[in-house]
Amino acid sequence: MEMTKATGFDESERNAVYRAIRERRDVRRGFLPEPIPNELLHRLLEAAHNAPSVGLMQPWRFIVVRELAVRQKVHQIFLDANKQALASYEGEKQQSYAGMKLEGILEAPQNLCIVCDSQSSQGHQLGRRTMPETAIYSAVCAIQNLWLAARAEGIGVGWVSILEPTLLREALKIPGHITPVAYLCLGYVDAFATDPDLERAGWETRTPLKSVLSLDEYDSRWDQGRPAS
Ligand SMILES: Cc1cc2c(cc1C)N(C[C@H](O)[C@H](O)[C@H](O)COP(=O)(O)O)c1[nH]c(=O)[nH]c(=O)c1N2
Repeated sequence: MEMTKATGFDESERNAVYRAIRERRDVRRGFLPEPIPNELLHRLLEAAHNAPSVGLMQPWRFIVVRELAVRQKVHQIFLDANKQALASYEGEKQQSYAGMKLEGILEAPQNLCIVCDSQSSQGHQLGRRTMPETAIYSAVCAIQNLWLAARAEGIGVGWVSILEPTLLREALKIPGHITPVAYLCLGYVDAFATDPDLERAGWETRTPLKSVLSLDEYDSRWDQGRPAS
């Protein structure tokens, strides 16, 4: 019997997908004040909503935050958390941390909080009995979809996790059974950096693929916190 294989994308389409993956950046600076048009924001949210999810549960929920007063509240929550983070470092690392820009909450005209309804009955528990955390993982898949689509649209996205979740809940009136997963800053940017900000700041470097790849059984190189290169 003759086997047929599904066809992939043509070369330019493939290149575009890999390019979005390679050139996606976490953006914290250079946001332009012009708001994202509703249709474009809608396309990004559709991309997120197309993500895979455990049991087809689609547990992500999107809160678009445009109001300056709310962004100011969240920004204050960031400042307080960031002060504590700074205090946890010493010496050169502390100086380096102090010099980094780690959010664009006020500069980006729209923020987006992606939350997860882990208790939603959609999906009828398929895949979740053994790993309940897969609800959150599904929400993260939605975030990544949006991040890549945004890069293709020329929209910068920055993930801010330097926020006390309890305070973020209060600021956005998120009920107790809903988990805040990501707080994102979104906007047009003047340019995308070619390398991660943390690399350019000398904070951390990317490791090569081979250092995280084991083709056979478990490899002791993962016993340390950071893989050996
Ligand atoms: C879950 C999670 C949480 C955060 C991040 C990422 C992710 C995945 N990153 C961005 C992070 O620093 C960045 O992705 C890496 O440094 C790699 O850079 P590129 O994303 O490739 O530009 C991030 N960056 C930042 O400036 N402030 C932050 O609070 C966070 N938080």
